[in-house]
Formats: sequence, C-alpha cells, structure tokens
Amino acid sequence: PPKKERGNKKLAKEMAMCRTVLAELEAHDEAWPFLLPVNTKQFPTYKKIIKSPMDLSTIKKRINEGVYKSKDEFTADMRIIFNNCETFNEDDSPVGKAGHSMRTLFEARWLELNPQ
Ligand SMILES: Cc1ncccc1N[C@@H](C)c1ccc2c(c1)OCCO2
Repeated sequence: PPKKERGNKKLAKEMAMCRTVLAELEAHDEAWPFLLPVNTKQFPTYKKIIKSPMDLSTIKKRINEGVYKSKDEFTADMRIIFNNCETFNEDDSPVGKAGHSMRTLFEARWLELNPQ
C-alpha cells in the first residue's frame, strides 16, 4: 500500500496504544492531581512558574482531535505533566508523591508496550 496509507495505519495503532495507557493512568488511585488542568485561581503562582501546563484530559483531547503525529509527541506531553509536578510540588507532599508514582507507572507500562 502507498506510503501515506501505511503511515496512517501505523499512527492509528500508536494512538490506540496511547489511549490504552492513558485510560490505565486515569483509572489509578493517584491520578487525581493530574486529571484536569491545574486551576490557576486556586493556585495563582502556577501560571508564572509552569510555562507548559499539561494534564490527562488535555492529552485525551489531543489524541481524539488528531493533534499527535507520533507516539513520541504523546510521551512528551505525558512527561510534561510529571516534570511540572516536580517543579511545583515538594517530593514529600501528597501531590509530589502521586507524581512520582504516576511517572513510574507510566514509564514501566510504556516500556512493556514498546520493547526497546
Ligand atoms: C498537579 C498539581 N500541581 C500543582 C498544584 C495542583 C495540582 N493539582 C490539582 C488538581 C490539586 C492538587 C492538590 C490539591 C488541590 C488541587 O486542591 C486543594 C487540595 O490539594
């Protein structure tokens, strides 16, 4: 089949895998800090400190709107969530701890689905 068709099929498979991992993270007990965009009225300094806000609902929207051109763009946004969390939250805070465990979960699951 033509290159473009092959590419579309590859991307569809990649996005199906991204949806699977995203759904697993959303279902996790410690996902609650990351489900929606941080409310900048509740955290007025957030906008100033965090230059690229990201959350699981935004990633879901981007998958469904066809924004991602590869699984690597998906993983880049996922890692922004966890890096933002480390920037803004103390490691020993509830949100900080949730960020570390969700990052560990994501990276392990991602490796399972993407053997290197
Ligand atoms: C991921 C993140 N980073 C920095 C600040 C906030 C958040 N998450 C929000 C949902 C959040 C996290 C913790 C909360 C909260 C809201 O509202 C008040 C109680 O504690």
